[in-house]
Amino acid sequence: MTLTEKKSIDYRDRIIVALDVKSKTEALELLARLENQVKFVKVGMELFYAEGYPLIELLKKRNLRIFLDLKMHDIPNTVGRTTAQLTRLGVDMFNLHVAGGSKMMEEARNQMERALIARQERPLLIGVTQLTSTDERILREEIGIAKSVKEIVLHYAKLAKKSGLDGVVSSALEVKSVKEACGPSFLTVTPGIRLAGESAHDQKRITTPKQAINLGSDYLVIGRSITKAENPAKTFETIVNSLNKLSN
Ligand SMILES: O=C(O)c1cc(=O)[nH]c(=O)n1[C@@H]1O[C@H](COP(=O)(O)O)[C@@H](O)[C@H]1O
Repeated sequence: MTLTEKKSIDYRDRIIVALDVKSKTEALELLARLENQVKFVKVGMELFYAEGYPLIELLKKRNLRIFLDLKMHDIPNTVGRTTAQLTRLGVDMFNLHVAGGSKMMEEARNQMERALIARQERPLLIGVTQLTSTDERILREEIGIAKSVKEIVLHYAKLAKKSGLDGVVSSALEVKSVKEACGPSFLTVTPGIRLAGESAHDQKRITTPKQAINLGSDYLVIGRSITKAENPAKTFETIVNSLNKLSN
């Protein structure tokens, strides 16, 4: 079954909970509050820069799948060499900024292939397109890109596919056009998820979990809606159940 076929999917496997906390202690507290419900977690810059490799090993021992979100963006040689290190670390998914260009992405893909050890499952290499915290005004007035968000995301997605990446990070609002242009098996990982009526905080392009799935997202990255909830385990379970009802 391909990722985009919605039949009998357990959305527990498709929700990546962002462990946006500052220490191992806080990460473990959060996991305890999630009561072992979660299968896939995201470790970002804040937690990785504080705790590094030992934390990744600890999460792996707990059989959690790991998206290491370091959003690499540098010259091809540097990103390629770093990619080799992250491949050896044995995470399931990691990302880089498509804005670094095709040479950078190709080098990352090549170095990843070379760093793989026997029987190691290849991590998914995902390109960040246009951050979900940005909108048309920021794109035009601050960053100086005279395209719509949809156009730039699509442009980045096509370049990422051509450069050998497995998929992209975007908001769910752009998923349909990405899938149309890059094919159903090109993965879409979508943050900017909020429950109905919640504050968007620093996010600009948001959808609810149900909207994201209906728009074709493969993986939902959810942080504060779950981690700051009074009962994170219950909130996670409620979201999973509502999504599972859509497909089963
Ligand atoms: O690469 C990411 O994960 C990412 C890309 C993006 O465009 N927007 C975005 O919000 N993220 C990450 O997704 C998570 C969203 O968190 P919440 O806004 O709390 O749900 C954060 O950890 C962000 O770093």
